[in-house]
Parts: sequence; C-alpha cells; structure tokens
Amino acid sequence: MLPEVLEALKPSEGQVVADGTFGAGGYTAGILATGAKVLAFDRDPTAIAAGKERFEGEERLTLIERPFDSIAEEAAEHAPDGLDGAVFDLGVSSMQIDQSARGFSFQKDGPLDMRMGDGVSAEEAIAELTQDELKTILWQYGEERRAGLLAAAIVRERAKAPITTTAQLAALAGPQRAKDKIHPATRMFQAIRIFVNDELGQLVRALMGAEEALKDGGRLVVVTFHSLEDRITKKFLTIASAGDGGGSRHMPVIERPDPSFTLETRKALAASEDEAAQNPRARSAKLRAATRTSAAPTEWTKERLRSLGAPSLVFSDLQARWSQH
Ligand SMILES: C[S@@+](CC[C@H](N)C(=O)[O-])C[C@H]1O[C@@H](n2cnc3c(N)ncnc32)[C@H](O)[C@@H]1O
Repeated sequence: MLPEVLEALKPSEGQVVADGTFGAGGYTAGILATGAKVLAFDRDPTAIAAGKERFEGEERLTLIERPFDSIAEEAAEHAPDGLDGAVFDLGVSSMQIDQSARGFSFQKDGPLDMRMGDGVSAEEAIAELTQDELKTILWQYGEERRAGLLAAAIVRERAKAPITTTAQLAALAGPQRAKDKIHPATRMFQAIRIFVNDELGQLVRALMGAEEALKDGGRLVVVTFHSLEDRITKKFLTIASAGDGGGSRHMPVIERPDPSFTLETRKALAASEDEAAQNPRARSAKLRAATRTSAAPTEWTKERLRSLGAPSLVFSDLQARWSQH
C-alpha cells in the first residue's frame, strides 16, 4: 500500500520519519525519495543486513536492529525534536514466509521456529507450555474455535515424540477439505507466531511510543493484516482521538478532554483493486492514519487501552515471561 501510505504520511524534505517495519525497504525507499530522513527498524537481522547493502552510502537512513516498541527511545536519540511521521506495516514479510527454514509457513516443511528476531522459538514454546496455556494462546491470538481440541492434540503428540517441524504441527489441525476457505492450521500458526514474537504487545507499546515520539502535526500510519491488529489500532486511535471506544450499555463512552490524535481515516482504507489482484496478502490489508495534536501523552490512554482494547493475554504474566526469555 505504498501510494496510500505516502499519501497519509506526507513526508517531505528535511522531515524525520520512522519506518517501524523496514522489511525489504519498500516503504523506506518511497519515503527517502521525498527527501525525508528515515529511522528504520527491523528486529530481523537478515532484513537489516540486506538493507545495509541495498542502501549503502545513504546518509539520510539510519537502520536500527531492534523491535519497534523502542521507537520513543530511539527517536529521543536520533530525532530529539520529535518525529514528523511513523509508519508500521505489521506482520511477517514475504521474505520471512518464503524461507521454509524460518518456520512461518505450514505450506512448506521446515523447523518450527517462527521467530522474527531473537527470543524463544515456536518449538520451545510448543514443548514447554501447558495444555491450558496453549488453549489460551490458540483462543486469544488465533480466535481458533477448536482451541481446546488442538491444545489437547499438541500435548498428546508431544508425549509421543517432540514436535520439531511445521509439517508435524500442521498435521494436528487435519487436512484442508474442499469446503474449508482457509487451511485448518492457519489460525493455530497465527496464534503461535503472535505469541512467540509478542506481536500484539509490541503493537500496543509502539502505538504508545508513537504518541510520545511524534511532534505536533506528525502523522501516524498503521497497516494491519488481521482483525486482532486492526482492533487494537482502531481502539487506540479512538481512545487517543476522542473517547474510549465504548458506548455500549456496559461501557459508556468517556471523552478524553485533550485528544492526542486527530483521525485521518474514520473507516480503514483497503488496498486498491489492482494491488489486491496482484498480491493476495494485500487483500486483508487495512490502513489507518491519524495526526498528532499538541496534547501531552498521558497514562490515561494506556489504562483505557488495557481495559478495553487488546486480548488479556497481551498484558499477562504468561506473555511477559515468554517474551523476556
Ligand atoms: C510486512 S514486512 C514490512 C515490509 C516493508 N514495508 C517493505 O516495504 O518491504 C514486516 C517487517 O517488519 C518486521 N517486524 C515485524 N514486527 C516487528 C517489530 N515488533 N519490531 C521490528 N520489526 C518488526 C519484520 O521482521 C518484517 O521484516
């Protein structure tokens, strides 16, 4: 969604923009072409190494091999006057999915890894988590209706032999039948990948970090690929821009007196028909954008988000314990 991202970010010469998800550098190249400087993050060392080669000698680019929840800290160092923009193009890159050795894909057999950067592998998680913990992960991060059944199948299987490959794990979900729109292992793989990389915790902290790091008038652009990411982003922007996103009988809207963002997209933008036709992944992409106001960041947003926005697992001891390994 590069054209839509650039339209929303509006980068220009002399500005400093963070690309939270450098990947193959497509967005970074588009931003650099406007004359802006880029602070680009990727937690994947291979993405950063390829980027150093591709952009060798580019003085307006700073490549940072760190998770993007460090955005406020890095911006304080590299852009002390604040960022003019920040973009997050969430999820895994096609480079990562296509390499079977990274273990992201159930379509190709490979070691059960799924790490974007360092940390604990999916193999270790699958070997050590309890059946209840597995069930919670599959339910909350995969919205998998068969969470209980699959957690039990994993525990039964690993009692016989260690689960070390993507094919072994995928087989537990059963074969794809003609009536299945998606492969039955899709949600299980999504859930474990999100858990292993603490993807939703990263997102929550990055949104809070962007609130801190963007200057007055700075643009925030987030491209999501599944409903959990989109819900958190939407909730955050609703909370930060006006109220708490409540409004039900159980959860009245609470207006924030000093909104830190103004919404640029009330409804998320989708990829163009052309892009969706060429790139299947783009079909589920949703872009949301907002502009930072001059209001100071507050703990208020964080507290409302915690109580309303994300699956409870994001804030749990279980997730914290495993992401600190
Ligand atoms: C969808 S790709 C980005 C593609 C990029 N926009 C481009 O034009 O090539 C996502 C990238 O973000 C990285 N990534 C995902 N989550 C991250 C995080 N929390 N911190 C840093 N990098 C992350 C992944 O390693 C991957 O390389």
